[in-house]
Amino acid sequence: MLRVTDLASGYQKIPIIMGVSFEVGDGEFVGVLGHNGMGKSTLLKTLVGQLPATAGRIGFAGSDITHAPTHQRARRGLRYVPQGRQIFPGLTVRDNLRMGAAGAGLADDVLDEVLDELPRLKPILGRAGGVLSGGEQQILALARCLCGRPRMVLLDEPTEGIQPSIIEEIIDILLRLKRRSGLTIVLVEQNQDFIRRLADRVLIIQKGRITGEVPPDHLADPALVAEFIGMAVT
Ligand SMILES: Nc1ncnc2c1ncn2[C@@H]1O[C@H](COP(=O)(O)OP(=O)(O)OP(=O)(O)O)[C@@H](O)[C@H]1O
Repeated sequence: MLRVTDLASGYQKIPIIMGVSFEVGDGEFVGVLGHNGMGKSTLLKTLVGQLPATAGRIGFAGSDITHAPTHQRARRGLRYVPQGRQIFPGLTVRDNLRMGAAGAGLADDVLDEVLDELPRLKPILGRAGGVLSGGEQQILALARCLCGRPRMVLLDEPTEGIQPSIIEEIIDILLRLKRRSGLTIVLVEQNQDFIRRLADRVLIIQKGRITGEVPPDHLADPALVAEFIGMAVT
């Protein structure tokens, strides 16, 4: 579904992503693990078109989208849940979800489908997005993305600043989505346990390059993590 070849991008003249290549199959859940500042967010921003690719190619569902504008990528089904969520704080939960549907040209009926997947939002539909807890905002951001009926979701560090009980809830939600809807997901994270429990495959990103791939099980073994990934165990 996604084929990234020799992709490069960065900020002004500073190169950050340097020759990244990987593929994601239909229905796969791929994790990208890396420390702070290794280029995880920059990679996702380039995939969704918020940053231009300076070299390489992005193929999505059979089309070359390397230079397609963000809204066109979203219409094709490639959607992004950014780090920090970026929900609309002054809008209610329901209106945030409506924005997700409207952005994809869909009617409000899709809200019921999404709320059945994420029932935790039902009692707080009338609450302003800005007063929700960090975990609730993360779930709302995911729900808003799902209201656009994506084919592939790019998730940027969903556990950042979230309390452990809600992290468990997010794991359950994502496992359910994977099982029931066959959604294709790329998750970038530095939380090894989270990525291990969700991903089918884990790519390692270091200084803007994919430096390897590890089976998720290996992330439970501190010696393997240290040897193959060069990361401290979290
Ligand atoms: N808007 C920007 N302008 C210039 N440099 C930037 C900008 N955003 C990020 N960078 C730099 O690009 C590099 C990669 O940042 P990026 O946010 O992609 O890393 P990350 O792996 O997602 O890290 P984190 O886990 O901290 O979010 C860092 O050195 C960062 O300082």
